[in-house]
Amino acid sequence: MSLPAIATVIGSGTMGPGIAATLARAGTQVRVYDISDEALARAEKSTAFAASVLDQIGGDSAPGGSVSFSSDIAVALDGTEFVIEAVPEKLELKKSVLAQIEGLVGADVIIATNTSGIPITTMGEALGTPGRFIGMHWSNPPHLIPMIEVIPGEATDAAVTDRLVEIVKAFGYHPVIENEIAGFVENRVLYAILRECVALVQEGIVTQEALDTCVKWGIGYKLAVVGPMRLLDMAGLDIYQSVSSYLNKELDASTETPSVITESIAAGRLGFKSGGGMYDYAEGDVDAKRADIVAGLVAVRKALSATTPV
Ligand SMILES: NC(=O)C1=CN([C@@H]2O[C@H](COP(=O)(O)OP(=O)(O)OC[C@H]3O[C@@H](n4cnc5c(N)ncnc54)[C@H](O)[C@@H]3O)[C@@H](O)[C@H]2O)C=CC1
Ligand SMILES: Cc1ncc(C=O)c(C(=O)O)c1O
Repeated sequence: MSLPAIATVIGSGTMGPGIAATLARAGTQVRVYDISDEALARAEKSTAFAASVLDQIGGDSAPGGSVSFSSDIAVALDGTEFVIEAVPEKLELKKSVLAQIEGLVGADVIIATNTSGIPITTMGEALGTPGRFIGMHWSNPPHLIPMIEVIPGEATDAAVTDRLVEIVKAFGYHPVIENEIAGFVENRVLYAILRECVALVQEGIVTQEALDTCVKWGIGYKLAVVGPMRLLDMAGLDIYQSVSSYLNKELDASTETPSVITESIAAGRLGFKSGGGMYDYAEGDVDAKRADIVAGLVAVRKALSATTPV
């Protein structure tokens, strides 16, 4: 199982640095490109931080890996074997970036996208050679969550899917191959959970602190160890039938983004990145919370590696 010798990450915001650090630890020379010099400067720091977190997890660090940063896309793509696009989740932007990439790389270079759920076939329309294009959906934080959704579009060559699965396994992550569907699998499940959670808080059924306690120590902890399909076996399918027969029709089914979210965004409250969102954060609180989350994820990942994969 071999990794590409050289790979390029396009877009160095929340996701790019952790992706770069993960591939570099496995021995790949990673080039990171962004249109923003500020983003590149921040990414240098967050890539170094992600590398230090990977040291805490332990495991092998392959020789030869490195990360370099460039504001010149031609430099970042020169000689690359594998490209991961991680620019903002806007279809037209992604299409124009993909076309730009295609014009600068060799015909055999795989182009993957980290889109959270835009159909791959739709994005692939931007390319003259969509057979090389595939979804590679990392979960945040990408250097800590060892699962990647692999989503071929209608035009993706089977050999490209096989190669991506090989690459994902080569850096020690679990590849999950899926048929194409909007939102893919992980975000369909996550957004079903988030829709219900936000509705319960917005309707005043529960405070957000109580909701977070309930999910973290209840289903969150349990689902980290037992997947939903096996949880059904653990609970009993008859119980699921009884409860779902009265509960499913009560669950939130709204199709719009809830007002508590749109109003926060309008007020400039985006979460950690703006210093406030669902919660308020005083000076230093965001860094402390991030450190707490990283420590928890490192500990849980170590514990889970001693259990069966499914
Ligand atoms: N944030 C998350 O939790 C996750 C995000 N994703 C997906 O990954 C992708 C990136 O997401 P984030 O890293 O959160 O976005 P972000 O907004 O934090 O970072 C995007 C970066 O792309 C750069 N950029 C914008 N236009 C560009 C261009 N033309 N060429 C090169 N760089 C450009 C921006 O300067 C920025 O640094 C999106 O498709 C998102 O849906 C996937 C999994 C998790
Ligand atoms: C809220 C939210 N939306 C999308 C994604 C990934 O595409 C994530 C994540 O990976 O954690 C997320 O939390």
